[in-house]
Amino acid sequence: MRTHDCCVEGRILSRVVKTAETAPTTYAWEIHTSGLRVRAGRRMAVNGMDLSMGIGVHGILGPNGAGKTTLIRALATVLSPAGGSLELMGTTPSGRDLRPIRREIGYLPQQFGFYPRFTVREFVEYMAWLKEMPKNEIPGAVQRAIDRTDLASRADDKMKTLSGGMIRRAGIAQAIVNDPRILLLDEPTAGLDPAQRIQFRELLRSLSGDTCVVVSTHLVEDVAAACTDVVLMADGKLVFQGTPETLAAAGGDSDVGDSPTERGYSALLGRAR
Ligand SMILES: Nc1ncnc2c1ncn2[C@@H]1O[C@H](COP(=O)(O)OP(=O)(O)OP(=O)(O)O)[C@@H](O)[C@H]1O
Repeated sequence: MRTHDCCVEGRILSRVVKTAETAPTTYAWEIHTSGLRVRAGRRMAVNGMDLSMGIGVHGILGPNGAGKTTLIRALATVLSPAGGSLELMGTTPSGRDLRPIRREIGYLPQQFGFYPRFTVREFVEYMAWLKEMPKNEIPGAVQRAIDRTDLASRADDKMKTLSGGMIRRAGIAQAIVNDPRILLLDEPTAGLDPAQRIQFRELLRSLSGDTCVVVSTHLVEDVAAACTDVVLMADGKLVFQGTPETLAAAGGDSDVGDSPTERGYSALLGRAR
């Protein structure tokens, strides 16, 4: 175990590097799916996805109902696949004991529960404890997660006194507290003000060197600003995977959108329909 510093726009961010992180990996991709099918209710909301995602920030885009949340829930091992294959860090998550895989995952669901009387620190500590982090590492890890999400001044306030955007940030803090190898964020910027969204993009960039981050969003501009890879979905299927630059280059003047990335998004979706 050692401490690793990285510098983001002049700020030094420290985090504990686990021994497992410096060991050579035996798998090619943090996330690999082949023909993945996942049900949401009666619907096959993910219907044959082939995906490979490694270290970096992967932005999942797609219209309402495309299957983004369902895909992320399957990656978080909350939903079991109905077909195809799913490998996380080279392992197929199956059987009764999913804890070893879940310890390496951070997950911010679209809606998450918390005890309103817990302080921010207690909430993040509780989540660290649920993730079975070693007891002596928890206080430091909680403080780092709170600092990285800019909640230090509210750390000892009760969750019920926070604004919606601050609750979202507390949700991001609990997702990163265990320095996950795979970080899954479903609509993390919903409710954040513009300054907080910019800070969130900085956080994504600081994670992009050693974490496989999957972010579902409706904000095409977040993807252009902070993602190294874009996954575009429609009707449960993969429409496009590539860099934000390739996405932007797919659009033309006649496509709908206020920016090259938005026009690329509309063009690729239009072609898929
Ligand atoms: N519990 C459920 N029961 C039935 N259908 C569901 C359920 N959850 C999702 N669906 C359906 O599955 C499809 C995919 O939903 P999902 O929430 O994964 O899409 P999404 O891309 O995240 O959408 P949004 O952008 O609106 O959040 C939709 O047609 C949705 O109506």
